[in-house]
Amino acid sequence: MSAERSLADTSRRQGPDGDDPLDRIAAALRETGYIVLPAPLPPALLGSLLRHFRSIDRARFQAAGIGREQEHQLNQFVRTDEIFWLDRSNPAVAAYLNWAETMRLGLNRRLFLGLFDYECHYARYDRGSYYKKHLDAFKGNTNRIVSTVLYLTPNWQPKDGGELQIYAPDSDEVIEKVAPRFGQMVVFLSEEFPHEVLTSHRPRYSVTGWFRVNNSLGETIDPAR
Ligand SMILES: O=C(O)CCC(=O)C(=O)O
Ligand SMILES: [Fe+2]
Repeated sequence: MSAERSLADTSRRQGPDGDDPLDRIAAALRETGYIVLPAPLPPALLGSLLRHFRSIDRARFQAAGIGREQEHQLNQFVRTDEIFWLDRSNPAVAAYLNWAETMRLGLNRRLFLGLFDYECHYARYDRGSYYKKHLDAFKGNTNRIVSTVLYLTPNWQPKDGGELQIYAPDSDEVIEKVAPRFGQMVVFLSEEFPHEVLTSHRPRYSVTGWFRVNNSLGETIDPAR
């Protein structure tokens, strides 16, 4: 079964009161603003993504930036991971993007978020890497609405560290510590939850992505010249 069908098929299999993953994700975003999904994707797709990740030459990863929408400002104090932006040229990534598209449509249908697209990158945290407490988006100044992180670190153990700590909105209170366990995913509202990647004691692999809205209406030429 293809990846994007797994979300759709699961929902079709279950009755109206059944456990449709998209219903669950939407309800969690509405009620608490985030959800941890232990294994939302087919194992075969996870394996293909990990193989692709590992096949990419280290030199092609770039030091990650910070600032508005993660623009170009490098600051080693804030984050030390390296990233690789993804597109459809790899079949595993294309399957993952199809799965994300099903999620985008499902969330729009349920929450009327007007999500317009999804952008994502691989991230590698080498031993000793971290990402200090931050928000992915600032209210009124962002396209990023929903953040996703899919973990691809095989055989993660608690001693490996690198957990994602999620804080309550506008707070220092830690409300969730997410293990970067292979196949686990976290989904949260980008503007609401400060979060932090604790120091990883071994190489840590992930796919980070954002569902975005299109704010460019004001500049659109309509009708076109
Ligand atoms: O990898 C994670 O757990 C979170 C990464 C993150 O916060 C980011 O890339 O903005
Ligand atoms: Fe983040």
